[in-house]
Amino acid sequence: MFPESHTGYSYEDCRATADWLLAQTAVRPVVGIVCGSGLGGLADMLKDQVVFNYRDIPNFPQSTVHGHAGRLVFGTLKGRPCVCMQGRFHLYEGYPIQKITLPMRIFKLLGVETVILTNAAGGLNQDFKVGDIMIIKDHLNMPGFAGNNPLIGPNDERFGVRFPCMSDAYDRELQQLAMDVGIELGYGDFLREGVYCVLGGPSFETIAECRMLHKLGADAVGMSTVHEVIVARHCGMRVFALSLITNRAVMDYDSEEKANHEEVLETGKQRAEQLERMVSTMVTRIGHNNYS
Ligand SMILES: O=P(O)(O)O[C@H]1O[C@H](CO)[C@@H](O)[C@H]1O
Ligand SMILES: Nc1nc2[nH]cnc2c(=O)[nH]1
Repeated sequence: MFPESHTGYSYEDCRATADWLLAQTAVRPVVGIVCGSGLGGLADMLKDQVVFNYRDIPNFPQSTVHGHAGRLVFGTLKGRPCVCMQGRFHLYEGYPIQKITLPMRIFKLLGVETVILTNAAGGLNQDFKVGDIMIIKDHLNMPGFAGNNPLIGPNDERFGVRFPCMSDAYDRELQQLAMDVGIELGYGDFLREGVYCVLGGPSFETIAECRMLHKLGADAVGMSTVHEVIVARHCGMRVFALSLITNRAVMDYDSEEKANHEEVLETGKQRAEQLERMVSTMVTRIGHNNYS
């Protein structure tokens, strides 16, 4: 039932993990949240928490990155039942891509309808500043171009179709909701929208790579989110994602700037409160008015 898999997990394996969790909490989450690097404070917003360490959850990988606590937190956000990943998994940690994205299928089987993903990213768009919040409207899946897509392998129709559409990956109503909420909260000056590009990492980009990605249409670059989005959309959940621009990608050979994880975590700390307010307000409004 809980195999040592290094590739994918079957529908039954995912069901077993979801049932294991459901047996230990009365919370029936409708919203799932994924915290990016340094953004784990989002989980602290949940009330009446039931917390599981990843190491105790059957089939779950372990978090290995500083700034990713490795806890699955159930609770309510202004009355709405939610589940929150305090720490996500990345390709560069050495996990197969199907393992990185396993939590999305668990979310689905827990009853989650909407997934909100956050990440820390480097700003390629020259108008972006450190501390900007970018609503993701689309993505470039570089590992996917090289044949590393989480849906590779046999397709189980109980999750979704063989060839899922990705032109509507990022829900347009939720993007509008985020924009409305951000403006209302007074965040207009640092609210952006754009295209997120995922790379494998863990090395940060060279100057030539940043220039190329910018030319290709990317506004921000990171090492996560896209794989989760593909699996979440495959199994029919609505997706909203945002990037916190934690550093500016180095585009110029005269620049002395150097990307580093400490700066990423530090920017996360500085914007944590605003991000939490934006996400929690969004959660209370999902399912109301036009945002059904
Ligand atoms: O995407 P999240 O998990 O926020 O983390 C981002 O920050 C780390 C680099 O500092 C990388 O893991 C990158 O993907
Ligand atoms: N690849 C990549 N990931 C990041 N995560 C946070 N900042 C960056 C960055 O500049 N590049």
